[in-house]
Amino acid sequence: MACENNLVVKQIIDLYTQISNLESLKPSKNVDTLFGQLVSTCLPTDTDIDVTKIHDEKVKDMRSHLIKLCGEAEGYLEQHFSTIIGSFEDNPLNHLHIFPYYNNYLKLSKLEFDLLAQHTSHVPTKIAFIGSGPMPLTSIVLAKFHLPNTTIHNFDIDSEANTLASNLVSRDPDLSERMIFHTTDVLNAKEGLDQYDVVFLAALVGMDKESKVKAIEHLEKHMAPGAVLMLRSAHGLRAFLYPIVDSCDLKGFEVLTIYHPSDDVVNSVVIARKLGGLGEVRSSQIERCVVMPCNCSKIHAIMNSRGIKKNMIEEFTAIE
Ligand SMILES: C[S@@+](CC[C@H](N)C(=O)[O-])C[C@H]1O[C@@H](n2cnc3c(N)ncnc32)[C@H](O)[C@@H]1O
Repeated sequence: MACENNLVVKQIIDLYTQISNLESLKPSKNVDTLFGQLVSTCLPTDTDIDVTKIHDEKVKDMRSHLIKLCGEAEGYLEQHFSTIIGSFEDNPLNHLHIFPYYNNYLKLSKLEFDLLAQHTSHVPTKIAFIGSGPMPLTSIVLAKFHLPNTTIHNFDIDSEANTLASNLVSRDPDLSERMIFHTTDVLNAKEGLDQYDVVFLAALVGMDKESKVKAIEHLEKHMAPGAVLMLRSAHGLRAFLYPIVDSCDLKGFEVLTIYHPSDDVVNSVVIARKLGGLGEVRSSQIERCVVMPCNCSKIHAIMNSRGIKKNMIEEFTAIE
């Protein structure tokens, strides 16, 4: 059956119509309810919906506009809660649980850390997070729970986002030292990008294929050979919420894994390594032949034991 006749897609189109008619996308009971319904409609992974196979131009246009509306609403949500959490007298980092999607970030960052641990042979000393936002939860969770000795440089095009974000960590004795903020468009960040072992690219940086590829090409030009690029993508119905990153978008990189969660972690995770770092590429080839003692291999085991479709984890052989 054509995708556009699919009942779930019809529900998404109906929600899109209501969302696109909203006066404002700032948090309110109505906005929260509609986006909550949209996310739960797009969460199921037991569908064979492939948005790349949608031919109906109206549905394709709807999807690209919906992704932008979701990105705008996500920015307002982060701004709203960063302002509230940042207003606490004590350490705002004691109140992160107030953010409605905090648990999702705990799971997503753990997944990204496990995938990173599987594909790198040393703990990164410096990480760049591009598109960190007013609530830089990925950087905070990684720094607090997984990478206690790593410095994280957060880049955002919006100075207001960085003001709110740096206020969140300013009263934390540890993270105030290890979280640095830069206000710039990723496309203007040139010098210094080669000093990071790992670069994260937020899902909302590059909301359509063209701008996503432009950001990736820019990073490929300025990252160090052998450095790791972590991206967020989407799969199935979730591709109505976020742009998809395909392996063919990653010219100049060796795609190591594309991981599609089947729980309430919405984003898929793509991990790639910039070509040219011969030492790392060889070791990653060796690593891939050995099941690494990390949670990620447990994820593999759990998913295989539950008979979950193997294509949830796409391993790639190193490009010769
Ligand atoms: C809302 S945040 C989401 C990331 C989330 N806070 C996290 O921790 O994973 C995405 C941010 O990307 C920023 N952004 C969008 N396009 C960008 C660009 N071209 N360069 C730098 N930042 C960008 C937006 O200003 C926004 O604050």
